[in-house]
Parts: sequence; structure tokens; C-alpha cells
Amino acid sequence: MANVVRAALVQATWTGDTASMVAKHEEHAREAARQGAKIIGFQEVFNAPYFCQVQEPEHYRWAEPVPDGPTVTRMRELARETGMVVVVPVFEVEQSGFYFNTAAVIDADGTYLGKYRKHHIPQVKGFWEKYYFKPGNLGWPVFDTVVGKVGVYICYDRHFPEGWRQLGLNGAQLVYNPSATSRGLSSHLWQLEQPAAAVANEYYIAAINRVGEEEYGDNDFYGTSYFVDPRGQFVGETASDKSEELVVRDLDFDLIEEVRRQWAFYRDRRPDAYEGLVQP
Ligand SMILES: NC(=O)NCCC(=O)O
Repeated sequence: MANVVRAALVQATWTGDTASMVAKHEEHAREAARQGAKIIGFQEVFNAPYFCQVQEPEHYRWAEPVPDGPTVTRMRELARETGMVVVVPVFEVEQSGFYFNTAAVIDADGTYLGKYRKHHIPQVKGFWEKYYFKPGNLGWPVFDTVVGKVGVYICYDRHFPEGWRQLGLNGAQLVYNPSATSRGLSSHLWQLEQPAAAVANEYYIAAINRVGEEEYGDNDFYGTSYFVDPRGQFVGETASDKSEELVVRDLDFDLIEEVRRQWAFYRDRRPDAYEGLVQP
């Protein structure tokens, strides 16, 4: 029997406050569950604006503990209610002065499985993330969910092949890539990088971008979220570049094994020859 996972993602416009932002993601999740989805993921810091367009101390207010803060607690209830795995990207405060760009992964019965913290932190115009976030320090976890092995790699991380590879080596079948990136900066890369990573690592990727303009800056987030398969092919259409969208797609996990037998990249890689890659 085919091993097909119905998977969902949401690209959303900023509503102006966390309560309504979380509430509308809950509605999208309920709709995804009605459509038969078993896993859903949201965009980078989904419950807040993309505040890194500016560097202002007031924006530390969006941070919360993971997993015991209000959003992840609520998403655990949502997972239980809908019977879906939920990937929840938020601004995490660990303790005073220790802040991370994080995603929690929750299993379909509401169990908190763990979190990934973004490793590569940008500091470029309109993406002033080093002002807020410490680089991730929890390695490359792959979570054993009811639908399969799920990893997370957050936005700017996607430019670095090493993390994609490490997630593959750790067993990932599907990697969620919650993002916030803007028109005029990266639209062309958005069509290239995740498909190339899916091919090189022979797994599925869910690429999720924010959409629309927000109150703290002039980035125009271009959406166009998608799922891409281990052959590098988009699974169905990419989402709109202008408006909010729930995307639900069937992912055939048997294709992962099929591709790995055809293109034996894990057999043929040469870690013994890559010493230079890990020199600082
Ligand atoms: N959110 C984020 O890391 N954006 C950086 C810009 C990019 O990588 O496209």
C-alpha cells in the first residue's frame, strides 16, 4: 500500500495582533484537518509581525517560552483537537537575555516532541535578526511523528547546504522551512534553493513564506509557498504571491526510497574528503 501523507502549510498576512493571528491559523488548521491533512506547518514567527525589519527593544515583547508559553500550549490543544502534527515557529525566550528564532514540533496527540532553533542568523537590510536572536544551539533534531520523520530549517538557514544534509543524515523525510523573505531580494532563489536541497538530500520540503506588507517596515513578502518532492518537482501549484493561502498536498513517502535507490547520494558522499568544510 502506498505511503501517502496529506500535508498542509499556511502562508498568512499579518492581522495586527497575536490573538487574531493565532485564531486564524487555528481556523486554517481545522480546514486542513477537514480536508484530511495529517500535518501542518506555519510561517516564521507566525504569531507576530516580522519585527526584524527594525531594531527596537519594544519587539522583545513578542517572545515567549517554548514549550510552556501561551502559543505552543494552545497549539498542543489544536494538535489534539485536529489529530494533526503541528510545526509552530515562534520567537523564543529561554531566560533573560537569551532569545532564539525557534520552531516547536507537536505530535498529533498533543505531545510536545521538541524544538529546532535557527542556526544561521541574518543581519542584512530589512532582516536585522542578529539584534534579537542568538544562533541556534540544539543541533539538527528530526522528530519521530505519527506521519514520519520531520525536521525544521528556518528561512535564512536555507542558504546553507550543510544543515539540509545533516537533517537528511538524521533521517528526515519531510523538512518544514518556515520563512520571511521579500520581493526584490530572493524571489529567484526561492524557486531554486529548496528544490535543489530536496534533490541533494532526497526528501520532501515544505517552503513557507509570509505574504503581504506589514506595519514595521517596507518588505513585501511574496508568499509563493510550496511543497517540493525528492526529485525537485513542485507538488501541485505554488501558492499566490499576493494573498493568504492554505496549501494541502499529498506526499508519497515511498518516492523517497525510490529516489534513494536510483540516485544513491547517501552511499556516494565522501565525508572522509570533506575535512576542509568543518574548519572554522
Ligand atoms: N527571515 C530571514 O531569515 N530572511 C532573510 C532573507 C532571506 O534569506 O531571504
